[in-house]
Amino acid sequence: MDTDTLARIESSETHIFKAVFPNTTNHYDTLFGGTALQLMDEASFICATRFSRKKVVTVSTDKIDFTEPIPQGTLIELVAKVITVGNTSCVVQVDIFRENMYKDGRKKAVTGFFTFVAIDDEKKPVKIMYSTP
Ligand SMILES: CC(=O)SCCNC(=O)CCNC(=O)[C@H](O)C(C)(C)COP(=O)(O)OP(=O)(O)OC[C@H]1O[C@@H](n2cnc3c(N)ncnc32)[C@H](O)[C@@H]1OP(=O)(O)O
Repeated sequence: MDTDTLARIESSETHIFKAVFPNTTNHYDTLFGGTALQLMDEASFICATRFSRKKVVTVSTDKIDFTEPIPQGTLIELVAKVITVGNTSCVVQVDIFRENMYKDGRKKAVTGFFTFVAIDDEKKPVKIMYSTP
């Protein structure tokens, strides 16, 4: 990858923090999977938009691994970063880290991959790389 692309990847890395309150949990008192997916979709969309500064749509979601439960009353951080850049598309990796509110340290709990395509006003694919208007 060229230095311009690497710089855009670095500057578009997106971080979102949330508190896991009862309205987001399931009957096991852990973060509901559907809520996690919605948050990941939003974080990856913001990341792809900041990377390209173009209209983007989700064309595909890849394997999503839920490796640790996220209990109610914890904090989570979503980290979204572009990992692959194509002609009109890019792949964004999103990790969710969980943190105890009252102890230092954190653990990765969920990882997923989302592919976005940049589109024009006619909804046709266009180059994903930002170009000065
Ligand atoms: C943010 C949101 O909420 S978006 C809402 C949900 N998403 C949508 O509604 C999108 C609906 N889909 C579409 O409109 C169309 O499929 C489009 C515009 C995304 C793509 O149109 P197509 O004519 O299929 O595009 P085309 O075949 O030229 O592929 C475009 C790029 O997408 C990639 N692509 C297409 N399908 C897939 C797929 N299933 N998985 C991964 N990449 C894919 C191609 O490899 C290509 O990448 P590249 O240019 O970097 O090599």
